[in-house]
Amino acid sequence: MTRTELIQNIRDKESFLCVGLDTDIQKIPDQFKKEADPIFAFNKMVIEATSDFAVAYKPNLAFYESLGPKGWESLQRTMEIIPKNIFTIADAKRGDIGNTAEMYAKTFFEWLNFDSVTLSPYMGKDSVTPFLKYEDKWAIVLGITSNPGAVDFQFQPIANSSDLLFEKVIKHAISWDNSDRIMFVAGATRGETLAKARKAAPNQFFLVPGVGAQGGSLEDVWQHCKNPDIGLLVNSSRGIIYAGDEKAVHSAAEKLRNEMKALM
Ligand SMILES: O=C(O)c1cc(=O)[nH]c(=O)n1[C@@H]1O[C@H](COP(=O)(O)O)[C@@H](O)[C@H]1O
Repeated sequence: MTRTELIQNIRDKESFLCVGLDTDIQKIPDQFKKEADPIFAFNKMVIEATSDFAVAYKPNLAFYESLGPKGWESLQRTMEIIPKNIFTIADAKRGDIGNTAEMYAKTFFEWLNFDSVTLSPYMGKDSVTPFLKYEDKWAIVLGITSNPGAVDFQFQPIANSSDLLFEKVIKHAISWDNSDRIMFVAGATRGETLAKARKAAPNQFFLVPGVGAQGGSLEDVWQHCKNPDIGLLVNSSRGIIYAGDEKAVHSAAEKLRNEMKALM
């Protein structure tokens, strides 16, 4: 999907909601467990209940890979029913040497046909650039993450610079060729620090997890991270998909979308 198409979808739906498909077999209602493919059946319900409000879906690969081949099949079937005008994110957090990165890019962009994949930048340029060769596909690089352990490395100071490591990573990554196809992860739990991430990458889209179950603030995200193109995909997974029955899932997505709409 192109940036123009993504922005248009956001404007049309008055939403920058990404629904996270972190589908845990232990947590889905019993009615789905009777189905031949419970994960797919649950995802189908979630997609039907939320597609009026979502501009992106983000299956987290851990929930599929942990089930072995059946999980991959559920993921592939899920990808087939996501409406074509909705942006898809393979939350895989990959990152490896160049020739291996090329294989990951093939997996997610050619075989599963995702629009984007999340990447850890720790191994540097050659671990990310294979993903940037694909027209209209996106690499979503971890910038400032939502989890407590983010402080271990991402908040380390850089010698002879006022930047913290995450700022350095973001600024460096946007110097690479085709960096217009990079987005960054910025965790909603990071409060005012989010402004530093936005300053480091004024034009890039941010994938923002951490609202809902992790307690991050949508208002903080909007205040510190919006840009003239909105520039945000705000994810909620557990807060939406485990809200209850189909009606409750619909309402949870609608509520978050309405909060977004009020800000836009
Ligand atoms: O890359 C991510 O999506 C991600 C980065 C991050 O910093 N924090 C974070 O929670 N995530 C993912 O976002 C989702 C958050 O899920 P909920 O907390 O249930 O809304 C999970 O799939 C996480 O793996």
